Amino acid sequence: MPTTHLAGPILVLGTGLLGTSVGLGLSQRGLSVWLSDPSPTAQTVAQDIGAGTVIVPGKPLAPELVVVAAPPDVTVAVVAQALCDYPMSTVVDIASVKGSILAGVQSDPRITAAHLARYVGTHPMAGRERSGPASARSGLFTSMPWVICAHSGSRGDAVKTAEALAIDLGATVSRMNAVEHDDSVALISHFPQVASSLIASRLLSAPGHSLALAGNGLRDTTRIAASDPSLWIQILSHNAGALVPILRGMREDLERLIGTLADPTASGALLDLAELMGEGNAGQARIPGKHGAPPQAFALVTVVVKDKPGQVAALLADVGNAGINMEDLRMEHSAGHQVGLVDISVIPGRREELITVLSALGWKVVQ
Ligand SMILES: NC(=O)C1=CN([C@@H]2O[C@H](COP(=O)(O)OP(=O)(O)OC[C@H]3O[C@@H](n4cnc5c(N)ncnc54)[C@H](O)[C@@H]3O)[C@@H](O)[C@H]2O)C=CC1
Ligand SMILES: O=C(O)C(=O)Cc1ccc(O)cc1
Repeated sequence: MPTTHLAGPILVLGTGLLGTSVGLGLSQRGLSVWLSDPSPTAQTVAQDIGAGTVIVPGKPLAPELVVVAAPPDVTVAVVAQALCDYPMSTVVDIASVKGSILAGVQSDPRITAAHLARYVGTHPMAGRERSGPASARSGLFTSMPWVICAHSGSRGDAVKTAEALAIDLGATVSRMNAVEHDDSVALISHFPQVASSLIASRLLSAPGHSLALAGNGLRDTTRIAASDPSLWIQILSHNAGALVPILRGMREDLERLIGTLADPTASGALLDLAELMGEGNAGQARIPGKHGAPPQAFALVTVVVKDKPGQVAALLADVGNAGINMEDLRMEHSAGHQVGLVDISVIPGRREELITVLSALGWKVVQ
């Protein structure tokens, strides 16, 4: 059994995508996990796939840690109740917003300073655009940032327990206060979600022959538009104060762009466009690479694969056998064609070697 920083048991309240992923990850590390969800289906599915054991109502429990993984709208009530129900436990929540949750818990009439000392707000920066326990993954948090938002009244041992949860799930601990957190996620998570939804909503009236041409540019920019609306209504409304100034900035940029494109032959128009694209390049280059490493440009090797079962698996096996680490992988299918294109990202120094190996094995590498 792997060693853990938590001792357990851990009680997970809310067994959707996130709660079940937490339960799976901790159970796989040998920790004892209890589960509870107002939806009997959600908690049974979570138990059936190995995330822990559903608690028996009314049975006294003394968990080391309670993880509240409920939707943001009910998180304050669930955290406050857990602080009252489990007087020896650290209680953390994992909601995507932190300021409104902390303010809500602090102003609950049942909550004293002693209760608050055991509460730590947290936010794993990992998720999926699907909800529910069936989409859960034990490795969801591996190498992903997990923000720990201790407040001024958090007890040191409660903060340590919250950090132990993140570390045991393979995440990278990041510490900031609730305001810094909410400002950060407004920019790097909530704004991209809105932008993606706005782009995808433009497609509603697009003719089929236009959509048939869609490539990775559109897929990349609209992937998260498939996210669960009921969750995102809550996230966006809870963090509106931090999001609105960013959207106003975007509106200014859009107005400027529209003005420029309204007359692209006007003096200075092309320079304006070049500036816009240049600023985009510079902003994109600031996004850290995998595992928080500095941005790194990977080299691409594009391979043609036949559209039949087992082809991609065979290609990946050949890459693995060549001893070359694949940094990223993406596939592109063209509608109506019998082949797909697989883009394999590798460190630049191994690109030529991979092309040689794959070509020798009979793969068609696009040069
Ligand atoms: N989906 C994502 O990618 C991420 C979500 N989060 C946060 O994690 C939390 C959970 O989100 P998901 O797992 O994606 O949602 P989900 O919809 O998959 O699961 C939420 C679960 O909470 C349960 N629930 C509802 N009311 C409850 C209550 N009063 N007590 C206990 N459980 C209750 C629901 O029955 C459901 O099973 C949210 O606060 C969200 O902001 C954080 C990081 C990523
Ligand atoms: O899928 C992605 O890229 C995400 O960014 C997922 C995500 C959604 C909500 C969060 O609060 C944190 C992470």
